[in-house]
Amino acid sequence: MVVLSQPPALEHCSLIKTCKPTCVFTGIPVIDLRDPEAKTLIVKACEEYGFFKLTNHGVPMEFMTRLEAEALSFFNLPQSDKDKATPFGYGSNKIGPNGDVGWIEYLLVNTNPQLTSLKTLSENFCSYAVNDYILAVKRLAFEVVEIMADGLEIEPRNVLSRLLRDEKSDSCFRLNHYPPCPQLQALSGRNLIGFGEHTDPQIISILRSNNTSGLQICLRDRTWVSVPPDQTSFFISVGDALQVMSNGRLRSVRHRVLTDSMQSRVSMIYFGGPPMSEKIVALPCLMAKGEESLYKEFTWWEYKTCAYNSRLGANRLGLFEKTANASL
Ligand SMILES: C=C1C[C@]23C[C@@]1(O)CC[C@H]2[C@@]12CC[C@H](O)[C@@](C)(C(=O)O1)[C@H]2[C@@H]3C(=O)O
Ligand SMILES: O=C(O)CCC(=O)C(=O)O
Ligand SMILES: [Fe+2]
Repeated sequence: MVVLSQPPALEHCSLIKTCKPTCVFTGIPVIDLRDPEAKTLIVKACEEYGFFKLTNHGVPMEFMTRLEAEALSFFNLPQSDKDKATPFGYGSNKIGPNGDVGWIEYLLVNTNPQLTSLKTLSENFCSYAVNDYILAVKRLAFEVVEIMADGLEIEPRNVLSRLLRDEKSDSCFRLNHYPPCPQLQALSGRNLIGFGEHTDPQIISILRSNNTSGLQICLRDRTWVSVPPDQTSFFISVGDALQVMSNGRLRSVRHRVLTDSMQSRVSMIYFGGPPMSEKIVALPCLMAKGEESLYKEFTWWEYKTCAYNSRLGANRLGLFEKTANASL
């Protein structure tokens, strides 16, 4: 069992009471990337849930297991060694700059090769496994958004993928480790927040985790459901930027992670974002005649700045709605 060398005091983390055990949801769309119907199924899943599971994705399992093993050997280092990696993206218990906390430690880096963070991380902590993995998952993200463009019948089909492929794309990569919390067993009916509820700000997020549960998504009727883990597949989430570019047709999914009392969870997520200067607006080819854009115009830099000035669970997009509906 993996335990944080300096576990955060439980009272500093958010305990939530769930009235009834959250149901394990069997309705999450499962899409085989090689299915000829994939383009239609992906659009349907992103409209209904903003979330789906992707199988037959072509990323070798060994890329995932190698990175998972390297991540665990890093997270198992003494706390004093991990703290030395703070300038390279290591963090624990605190999520973002505005007071959010969670039962988590992580490595968070920008994937832009022109920036040094990923290079430093791979040279010092995760060797080549992180580079192989990120390269493969980026290619997968490009393919998924191209198939999505086909399903939306928008042209050219690289209208979304060009933003992720751009050398200035502001994409990032995160390795999360949620240690188990055995004290939870004594607090029946209470759950510990590993990563509080939020939507991802970018265009698309590609998540892979080990076989430990914890991820939950919020359905349209606002009920929270648990996502059954599957270490061989990817879970894809629509981000806020894609919600805006599709003028609300595809919806960014609210999600969170609850801590397991006995098993540690390791997740690895690629967040595909546009270049900083990119204007995030509804794609004209997706707008019906006379349809009004739901959001004010903004650049990714403006949205990201707003995200980093907000609490994790804030309704950030609300600030940019034409009929403002903000709650920060
Ligand atoms: C509380 C925060 C953490 C976050 C930046 C923010 O101010 C609001 C958005 C958060 C989020 C959620 C998705 C990703 O994990 C993340 C890296 C991102 O781009 O936006 C995190 C940010 C973070 O952990 O720095
Ligand atoms: O760790 C997970 O499974 C999800 C984490 C998450 O939502 C995030 O890092 O944005
Ligand atoms: Fe997230």
